[in-house]
Amino acid sequence: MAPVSLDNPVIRSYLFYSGVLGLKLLGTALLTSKARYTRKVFANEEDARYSGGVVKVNDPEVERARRAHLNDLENIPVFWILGAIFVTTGPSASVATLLFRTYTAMRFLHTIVYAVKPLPQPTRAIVFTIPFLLTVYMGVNIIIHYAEGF
Ligand SMILES: N[C@@H](CCC(=O)N[C@@H](CS)C(=O)NCC(=O)O)C(=O)O
Repeated sequence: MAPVSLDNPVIRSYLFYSGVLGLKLLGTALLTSKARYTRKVFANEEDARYSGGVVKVNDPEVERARRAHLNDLENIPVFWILGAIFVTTGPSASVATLLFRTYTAMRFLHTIVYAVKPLPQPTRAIVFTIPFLLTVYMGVNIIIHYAEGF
């Protein structure tokens, strides 16, 4: 098994894509802010007063951006946790990097087809399912790898 060290390319790849996904998650939060300020609809009285808008909690565009953000929050932390354990199971650098890269690209696409340029289904379902299955793959590998020895 490759050493658990910062020189290990699998770990470097995991850390790189984890950082990208962290920034991506913050960016998705900003999509909600953008939708609020563009449409001048806010969740709180003080925000509406300060920005010259109205309180509205069911604006379709704002809610769409919020759901995209929530979906990231439901999925990306699972990648961070399972990915961190997965790298300790000794995957090959090429497989792990392909997995992390594909996961990251699909999560970007999910946000784009959900909140930036909505596309008809099953587009979003596909770009959701691929990274979902990649996290399942990591989880199953972790369980198989560590099933013995304790
Ligand atoms: N919390 C999700 C669980 C299932 C899920 O994540 N489905 C994907 C593919 S259809 C999705 O993009 N759901 C939309 C969403 O989370 O708002 C939901 O309510 O839909």
